[in-house]
Amino acid sequence: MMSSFFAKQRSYVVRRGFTQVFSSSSSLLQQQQAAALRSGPSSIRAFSVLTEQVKDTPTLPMFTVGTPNGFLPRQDPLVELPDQFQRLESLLQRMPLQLLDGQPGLLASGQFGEAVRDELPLYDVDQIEDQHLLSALFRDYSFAASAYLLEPCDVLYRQRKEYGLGRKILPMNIAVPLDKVAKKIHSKPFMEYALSYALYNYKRLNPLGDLTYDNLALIRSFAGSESEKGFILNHVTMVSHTPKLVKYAVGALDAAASKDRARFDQQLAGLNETYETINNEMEMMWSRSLPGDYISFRTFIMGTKNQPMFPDGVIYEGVSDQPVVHRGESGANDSIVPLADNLLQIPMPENPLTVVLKDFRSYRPTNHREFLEYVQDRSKKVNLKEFALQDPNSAALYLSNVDQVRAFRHRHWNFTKEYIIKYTDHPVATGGSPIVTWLPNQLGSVLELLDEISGTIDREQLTEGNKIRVDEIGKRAVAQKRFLAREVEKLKERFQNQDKTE
Ligand code: HEM
Repeated sequence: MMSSFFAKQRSYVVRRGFTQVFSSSSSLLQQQQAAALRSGPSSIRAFSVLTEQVKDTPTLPMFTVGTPNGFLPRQDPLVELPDQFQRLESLLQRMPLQLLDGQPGLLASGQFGEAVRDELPLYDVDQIEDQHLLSALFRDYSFAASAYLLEPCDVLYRQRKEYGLGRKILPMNIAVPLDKVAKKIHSKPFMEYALSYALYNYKRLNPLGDLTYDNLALIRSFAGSESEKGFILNHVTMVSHTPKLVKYAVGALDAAASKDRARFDQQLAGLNETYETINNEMEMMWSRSLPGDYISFRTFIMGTKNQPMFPDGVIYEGVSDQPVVHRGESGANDSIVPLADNLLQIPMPENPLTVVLKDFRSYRPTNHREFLEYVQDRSKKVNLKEFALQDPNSAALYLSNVDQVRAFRHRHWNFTKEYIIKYTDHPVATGGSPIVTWLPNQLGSVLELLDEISGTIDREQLTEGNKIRVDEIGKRAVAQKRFLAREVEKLKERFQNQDKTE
């Protein structure tokens, strides 16, 4: 285990442009060796964060956490495949239900599967090592795989509002290269939120312009509608603010480690402001992607795990005779909220729904996962929560950050009711989680924590502004907790079997 960890890290971790976020005077590699060799709760693995944009390093994974890029790729995605993959490029351009010129595409008439069988060669990807191209190939083969497997479900859903069954066999001209490319980028061979659908699927209209909504377009799509574009790109614009999240999270850990109260408060204030900006951006979803349209494009982002359309899983022809299952694309694989959960040490109940939350966390770029694990371990080591709660004004800032997580999860639960539950009785979401109990599991825990902590902060020592803030947060949490519990009980009457998580 140790040797594979080093093999993975050695190729890119010690180089210009990285800052190690582990306080010690020894070299980074020595620290990693020491950390891997030590055991027990006091040893944590070192982690390096990119501190400048790195473009000329073809072997460095596209998703490498950094202060220039946050959780976005370190370089904008490759938009078009090179000529050697021209047939795949052509299929994907002709695939969407509605093409750029308004004409119906292959999926509209249910002809994508046939076109894949007739036109797509079994491309050789063995020699490709360039991460920019590998990531684009992963995105494109995973789009082709999901379109192929779910095409019959989409056709049926448009006719009868039922999904029926998906295709059971992924043909080798998709399965083999998808599996190989996935291995090369250390991913599962299925559509994923960061690596394909959302965070590796945008292009800047003006290459020199910012990552603002008006300057962005999609590279690949299933539906080709404005609402699909708005849904995907709203994730991108939110994640475009994550460079600051990374900076403040690392800053808060360092300040807690050195017990520097003033610096710690500054970092928590910066973190809070950034989460607020992200939440404001999230609010734009309502106008960029209309609630009534979501069901029309989400069929293609469903997974094969815990989904009635794939009762026996899927066989990847030419890869293995054994069927496999994967969770579908989901914002649950985004790193904004898990970062807060881990940094602020937000407790989750021990139950099967929390097991699903942890499973979701394995569906993400390796470097994101390692960063989140690092934050979790280091936060525990420096007792970040305890340090925050030792001082009433730091505690108020801590509480404000947890309240931003509440705002996110509360709005998000509203999205789920307005975009999904209003329109369908399908019992599970795209990622395979139970539709009416899973999100409230996490939202409920956050409300519980707010209620608990707001009650323990000594009001006498708070600044006037913090006093108002703490009171407001505490009262709102109590009211929302009561309302949520009633709401979920009612919804469970309509959605049976919500306790089934696998
Ligand atoms: C119309 C908009 C949205 C809808 C209908 C929606 C729906 C859902 C659903 C149903 C889940 C449950 C997991 C599953 O897929 O099985 C989920 C999870 C999640 N989504 Fe979204 N989502 C939306 C937008 C977003 C956005 C913009 C983000 C931002 C990055 C996001 C981040 C998340 C996160 C972090 C989770 C895990 C929740 C948690 O940890 O409590 N979602 N989403």
